Amino acid sequence: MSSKPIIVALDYDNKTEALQLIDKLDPKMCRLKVGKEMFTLFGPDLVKEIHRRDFELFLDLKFHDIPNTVAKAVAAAAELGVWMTNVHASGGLAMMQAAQQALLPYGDKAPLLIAVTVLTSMSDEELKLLGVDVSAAEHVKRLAALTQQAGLHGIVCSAQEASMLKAEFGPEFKLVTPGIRPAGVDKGDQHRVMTPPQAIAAGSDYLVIGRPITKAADPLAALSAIHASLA
Ligand SMILES: O=C(O)c1cc(=O)[nH]c(=O)n1[C@@H]1O[C@H](COP(=O)(O)O)[C@@H](O)[C@H]1O
Repeated sequence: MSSKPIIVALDYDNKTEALQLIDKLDPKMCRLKVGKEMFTLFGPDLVKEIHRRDFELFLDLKFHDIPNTVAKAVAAAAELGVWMTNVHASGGLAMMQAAQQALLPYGDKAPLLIAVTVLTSMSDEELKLLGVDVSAAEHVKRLAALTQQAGLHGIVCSAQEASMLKAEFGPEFKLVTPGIRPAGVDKGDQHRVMTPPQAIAAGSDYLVIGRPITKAADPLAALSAIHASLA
């Protein structure tokens, strides 16, 4: 487990509301994640405002395109000084290698580069509709092997696969796990979920947690409770 494993997913269409939430959180307790909705609405200015508040940022844009385009996109993320960014592993080995090489000039200032395997909203049935005839866990393992071969730092996966993946790919290969739900909290659209302590026990390095914190009546209390449950 990282010494600061919680990443709060900010999925807002209103910048003022998002900044109000951020101002209630403590950068010593968590990092933040900005994804497609907020980056499309508010762009690099939002990233700068978050950095000004001393939070490290995971820029979750899940790039998936031809290698040249993804390499340039990942370098653009590095220019913004983000802590972590990601691509889809299903973009393939050449795409991931190009992305990884694009970060070499940034040395130890480069963001961690992570590949999304099978989204936590996907069930085995849904994978079948895409022509994937193995289980989600098997498909994750395949994509994780490609990701490691490409030299990336780790993957996004469900915590349900974490123990199998740690055993297979080793302790240095980072596991970033969304689909986290404290006991008794609504699953929403997530299918493959675990509680925060279960996810850490299974080998997750970072927990991506959105609505259980952002929609809580008291977000700092929700964050603090999760933080305390991991101590
Ligand atoms: O890459 C991600 O962060 C991600 C991958 C995945 O497989 N599943 C997944 O839910 N996510 C993100 O994790 C966050 C989960 O938010 P909550 O479901 O509200 O906790 C969202 O911002 C999703 O975009």
